[in-house]
Amino acid sequence: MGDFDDLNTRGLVLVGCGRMGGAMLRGWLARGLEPGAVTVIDPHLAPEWLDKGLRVNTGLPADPAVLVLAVKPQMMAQALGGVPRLSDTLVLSVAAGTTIATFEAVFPGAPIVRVMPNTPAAIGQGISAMIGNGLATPAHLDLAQTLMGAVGRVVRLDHEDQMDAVTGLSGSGPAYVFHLIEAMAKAGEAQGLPAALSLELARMTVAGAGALAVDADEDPAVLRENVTSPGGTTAAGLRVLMDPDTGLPPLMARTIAAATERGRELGKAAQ
Ligand SMILES: NC(=O)C1=CN([C@@H]2O[C@H](COP(=O)(O)OP(=O)(O)OC[C@H]3O[C@@H](n4cnc5c(N)ncnc54)[C@H](O)[C@@H]3O)[C@@H](O)[C@H]2O)C=CC1
Ligand SMILES: O=C(O)[C@@H]1CCC=N1
Repeated sequence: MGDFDDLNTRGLVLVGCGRMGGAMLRGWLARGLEPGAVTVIDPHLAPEWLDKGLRVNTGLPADPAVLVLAVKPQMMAQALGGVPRLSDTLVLSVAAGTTIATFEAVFPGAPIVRVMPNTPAAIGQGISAMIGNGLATPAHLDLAQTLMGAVGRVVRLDHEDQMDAVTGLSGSGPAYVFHLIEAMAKAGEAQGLPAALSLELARMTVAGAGALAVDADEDPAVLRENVTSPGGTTAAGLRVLMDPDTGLPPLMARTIAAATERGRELGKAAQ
């Protein structure tokens, strides 16, 4: 039995196939979800999805295994209005902010799992945090784990109120890392490197360091020390980057606090 057998039999419905829905769908299809088992509901579906054998903007299967909600929190109420009531379907939302209670009001009696993934899911390198409601059985959580595990690692949360901080850290985090690449490349240019070379050096440095941070037994702090020769170049750079007042730690703290707070606001607006 393959991981996706139940999904391939009963079907998966994806409401919202934009950047995040598309990233997950790309990962699922690459890992064995059959296109014919997927119903995509999205009024503005990108043309790249039209020739993949998916069921697009058509009637829902009678009893899909899972309904994945990947529309913007602000569009959620409107999107849910078009979904018929389902009997034995797991509702899985990836929306920032929107709480389990909001979905329970729309789908009374349904098992609901709230997940925060990130876009490296498209290449199987995502990380998702998830938590279910009281009606989500171990089997439902396993199904959610199968889906999200197919596109990266999965961690389970103890409390739903951890979800906004998760969103601010790992949900939004890829954007911070892409900006780090942009900033490093610009800084290299400022030191006289050609733009293309500088971008390549920045991109591969972040990719290689990220892979090493995952692969190595040591803490990131030890890996950092391994790069740092006493009196050398890295120490000079880190004196600037690690400054407790003007360096990365206070900047990253403010960044993740702002993103976390926005998640809380989105949750309140949806209630
Ligand atoms: N982009 C990211 O990195 C992440 C996004 N998320 C969450 O994923 C959700 C989607 O975000 P993105 O993919 O970035 O947005 P997006 O704007 O790229 O995609 C949303 C999709 O929903 C579609 N849509 C709009 N109204 C609809 C309706 N009534 N019915 C069906 N589809 C409808 C749009 O046409 C669009 O394709 C959000 O709730 C966001 O919080 C979660 C983790 C990471
Ligand atoms: O920016 C957002 O609201 C979504 C949630 C996490 C990443 N993107």
